[in-house]
Amino acid sequence: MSDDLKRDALEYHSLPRPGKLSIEITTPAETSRHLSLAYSPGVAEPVRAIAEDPENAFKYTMKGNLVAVISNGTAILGLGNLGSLASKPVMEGKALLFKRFANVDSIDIEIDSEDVDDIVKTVSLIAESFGGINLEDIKAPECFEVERRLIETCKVPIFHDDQHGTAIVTVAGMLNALEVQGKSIKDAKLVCLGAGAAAISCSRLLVSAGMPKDNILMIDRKGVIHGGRDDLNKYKAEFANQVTSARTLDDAIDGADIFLGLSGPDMLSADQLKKMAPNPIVFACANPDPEIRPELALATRDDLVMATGRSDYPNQVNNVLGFPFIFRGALDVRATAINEEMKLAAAFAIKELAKEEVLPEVVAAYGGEQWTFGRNYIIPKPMDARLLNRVAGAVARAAVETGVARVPLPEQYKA
Ligand SMILES: NC(=O)C1=CN([C@@H]2O[C@H](COP(=O)(O)OP(=O)(O)OC[C@H]3O[C@@H](n4cnc5c(N)ncnc54)[C@H](OP(=O)(O)O)[C@@H]3O)[C@@H](O)[C@H]2O)C=CC1
Ligand SMILES: CC(=O)C(=O)O
Ligand SMILES: [Mg+2]
Repeated sequence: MSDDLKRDALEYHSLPRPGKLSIEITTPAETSRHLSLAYSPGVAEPVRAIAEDPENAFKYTMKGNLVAVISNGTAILGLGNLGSLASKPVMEGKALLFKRFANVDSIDIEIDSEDVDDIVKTVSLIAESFGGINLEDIKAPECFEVERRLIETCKVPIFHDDQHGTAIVTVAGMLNALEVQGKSIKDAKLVCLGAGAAAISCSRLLVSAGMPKDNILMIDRKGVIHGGRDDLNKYKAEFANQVTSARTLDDAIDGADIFLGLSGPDMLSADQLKKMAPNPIVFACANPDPEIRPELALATRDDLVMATGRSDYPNQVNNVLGFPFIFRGALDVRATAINEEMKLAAAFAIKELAKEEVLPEVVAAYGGEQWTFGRNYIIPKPMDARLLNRVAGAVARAAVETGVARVPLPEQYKA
């Protein structure tokens, strides 16, 4: 990051007041009459109504449009474990994106503990106050256990964004990248650098979308995850490749069609990129610094599709394209869960939108550059206002079809 961008980022976060959002009042609160409705004595009426029937919380409180963004700061972007308080700018950022793109109200909650029991207890005790829970930047393998136990305990959707938001957007972009490069998901060989929350979940959803598991080589800090290793947790073991003789990234990348980076900065060298198959796909998704800089990758080869997690390069493969709209759809049908069908529906809705003409306001928001579906445009931009209805609608319809919706499909999604 340039010094200018660093300075501007700090200024952006400090002005006009510290942080990126605030809470606003939606009802009149100017007179004693208003106060006697908003607070004592009037507030007693919705209290009694909710005590009688918890569903009334959707009618009389902000619960139905409110998501908690919860982190413990153990995997803040690709910066690592920097503690719960340091994760707050990212969590406020997620809240900004929820509001900006899908008018979902959200509040960040940072839990100062790395203990799974602590996190599960804290979240399960507050979950009923929200329409949904977005877990964020909690490292693997703890994140899997936290999410599983919360899904079992809580009645509202629990969604670990680094797993599922990332997977949904990655699958959307990957299917399009494969099409652009003339490759098939059934044959393409994938190297996944990273074996944490995002990597495991992306690989699982790619398998659901048709990629044979044997075509995936997953790599952690100790090298390729293969059947001979006895140091694997059960999540990594799911991707232990039984046939490969590759042991390092250098071995694995030889002839690979796809590099999917969900690890950390500058881990893929130009020499390694040169060893990939013709027309390769490179998703260097670590934030803020990708596994290979696009300038270096594009200077090394001219036949690749290059994507990063960042807003300042073409092809932003980032969960921002997913979580605001996925929660919008789930909240609008009061879904009790965000299931596999809803995730795949979201992925296909995002994928399809990239085939349509880019709206003039999106072109303007990105400095006037024109795009059409192809190497530099495999996935829509977050500013594309059509994402809201398309993705939220796909998610809401899938929720209704799979029986996890608690209210009928809203009119706007019946198209
Ligand atoms: N673009 C997007 O939308 C998203 C991007 N990401 C990015 O993905 C990355 C991982 O995030 P997340 O899964 O949440 O974090 P986790 O902490 O759960 O996982 C990190 C993984 O990266 C691996 N890793 C770290 N350094 C190396 C290395 N030198 N060589 C090989 N593997 C390495 C770790 O290996 P080990 O298991 O051995 O410790 C671990 O498996 C971050 O950079 C994050 O910004 C995440 C979510 C969304
Ligand atoms: C984008 C995101 O969630 C991450 O990098 O962790
Ligand atoms: Mg994250």
